[in-house]
Amino acid sequence: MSTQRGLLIILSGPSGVGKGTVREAVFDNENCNYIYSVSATTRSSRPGEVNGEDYFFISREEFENLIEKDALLEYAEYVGNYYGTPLAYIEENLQAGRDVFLEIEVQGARKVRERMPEGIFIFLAPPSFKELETRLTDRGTDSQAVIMERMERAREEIEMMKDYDYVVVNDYVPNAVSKINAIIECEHLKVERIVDRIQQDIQDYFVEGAESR
Ligand SMILES: Nc1ncnc2c1ncn2[C@@H]1O[C@H](COP(=O)(O)OP(=O)(O)OP(=O)(O)O)[C@@H](O)[C@H]1O
Ligand SMILES: Nc1nc2c(ncn2[C@@H]2O[C@H](COP(=O)(O)O)[C@@H](O)[C@H]2O)c(=O)[nH]1
Repeated sequence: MSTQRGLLIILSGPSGVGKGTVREAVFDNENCNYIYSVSATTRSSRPGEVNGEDYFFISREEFENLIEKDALLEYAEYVGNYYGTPLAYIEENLQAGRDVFLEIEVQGARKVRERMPEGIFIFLAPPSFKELETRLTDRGTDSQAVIMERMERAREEIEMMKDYDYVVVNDYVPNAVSKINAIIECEHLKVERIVDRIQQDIQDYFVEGAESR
């Protein structure tokens, strides 16, 4: 019997909502069964980041080569750097029946929707815009002007929420993680994912089983 294709899970949402924090918490759980898709980027590594684990840190020229070869499922330019999702790794794992998890910004998620509409699209939303601003400020990585730019962008990105399958409000990280795991568990229980296996079992019972009875 052929292996059931894995699920492609896309976690996205505005800058500062907590995508990276929530994704790390999902993968910190020892029972986590998903494969993380490591992105390629042209940005420099930050202290503590490991090449091949956090990102594949590559040059602009190498990245443009990947674009030319159509080796990326999607890519986006974000704050002056390229970020993209290597396609071959995803395909290989989905075909082997493994669930693959992407954490990407909103433009990239829109491109994945066009190319792989069967993905499960989860929009991570802030509890409030005031709280989003607080998170961006407290993170301490951006100037006030950049924060205001990100807030404006978040306003537009919230409009795209309607193109997603689920919205998870990131009020508290453990809550967001449980909701994401629950969504994926439910997706696995959908009739279309189970019906083929049951029909195969019936076929085995009546056709192959009859020969030995
Ligand atoms: N549920 C939460 N409650 C309070 N603070 C949070 C929560 N989730 C994340 N944060 C904090 O918000 C800040 C932004 O989180 P994070 O960097 O994970 O966001 P992001 O969506 O990945 O941002 P970007 O897209 O800019 O990389 C961090 O300082 C993080 O610790
Ligand atoms: N479209 C894509 N966006 C990606 C990808 N990998 C990460 N990201 C998003 O980029 C920003 C910035 O990340 P940072 O590590 O520099 O803070 C963040 O929103 C990530 O979710 C990707 O492959 N494609």
